[in-house]
Amino acid sequence: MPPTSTHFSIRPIPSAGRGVLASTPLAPNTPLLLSPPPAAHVIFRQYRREVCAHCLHYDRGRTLPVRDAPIGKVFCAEPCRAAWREAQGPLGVEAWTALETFVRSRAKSVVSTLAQAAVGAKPGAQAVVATWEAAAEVGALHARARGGGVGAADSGPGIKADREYRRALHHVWTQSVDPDILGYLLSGVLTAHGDAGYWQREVEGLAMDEEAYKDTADLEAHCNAFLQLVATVPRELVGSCTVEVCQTLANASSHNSFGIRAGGDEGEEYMGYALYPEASYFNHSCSPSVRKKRVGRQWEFSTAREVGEGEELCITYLGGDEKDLTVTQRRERLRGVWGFECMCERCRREDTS
Ligand SMILES: C[S@@+](CC[C@H](N)C(=O)[O-])C[C@H]1O[C@@H](n2cnc3c(N)ncnc32)[C@H](O)[C@@H]1O
Repeated sequence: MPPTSTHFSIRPIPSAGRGVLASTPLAPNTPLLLSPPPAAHVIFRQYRREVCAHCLHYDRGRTLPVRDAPIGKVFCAEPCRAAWREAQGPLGVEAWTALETFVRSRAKSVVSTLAQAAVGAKPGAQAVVATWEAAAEVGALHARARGGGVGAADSGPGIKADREYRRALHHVWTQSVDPDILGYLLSGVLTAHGDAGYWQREVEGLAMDEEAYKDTADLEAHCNAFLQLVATVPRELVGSCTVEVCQTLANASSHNSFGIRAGGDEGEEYMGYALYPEASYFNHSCSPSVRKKRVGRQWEFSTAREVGEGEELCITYLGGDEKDLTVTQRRERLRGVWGFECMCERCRREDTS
């Protein structure tokens, strides 16, 4: 459900889905929105010792002082660790511990692919559906076996008799392990499990990308991660670890995720990304009227200049680079990274083709 405010409303925008329109004239620096913490997020494994798992603080590449080895995370201070554990609850802590144990047990097969460039073409919608359908079949075997009282990691005599299941299990244990995809999916599964109403209202209503994977390996890595999660998470979570939840996470993050960067917003280091449903209604403009700033786990949005009633409130997806680029360069960048043709007022004005 889109956020509500006396300052703006969410309305359809020609050629850009929905967008945020000013309900009244707004002075510069008017606070517009403070987003709640993300519905799902990942800090890339290479930054796991440098970024606080709770407040996302980064100290110029220094290793942070509070390490919580069983869950594989670090914190800038003890209160952050305590707040993280409280927010996750016992089930969340158990799930992260199980995931970290799994990743460590497969250390030789770990590959982090989310920040890598694409190799080959994006798989089309049909390939996406077919690959997830195949994963769903194997996932159902896992879920049935685990729901029946036998964990994937502790297969008992009943399971041993099930050849199909053993083949599926073998598949899971022999694929490579992408801790970043696993972590992103687990964070979303925990959100969906913790508050199904929020998930339905806020996450499922976002703009979705049915062709969300950068290449075929990325699609397969997501399906493998889903299967590895079904086999790894505590039994209580298996029912929420579904193809639907994992696909929603992938499809929503393609259009809506915010980069977690060193300097809060426009820093050089790309350390991860996060899904903030409430903050996902701002369209892009190459002449943005809204400034965004990450403060810890939240995003603050405020007007960057005077905005007239009925004017669209837009942020930049180009992190400030739009100032120095031509209309062709800007459109190319947005097409390449975000997959849309920029229809902002500035691009339409400068487009002479
Ligand atoms: C974060 S969402 C913004 C909200 C979205 N319009 C909606 O209906 O939910 C990003 C998506 O909005 C659309 N969009 C944002 N800015 C745009 C622009 N300047 N021109 C065309 N489409 C845009 C693109 O489809 C993009 O992938």
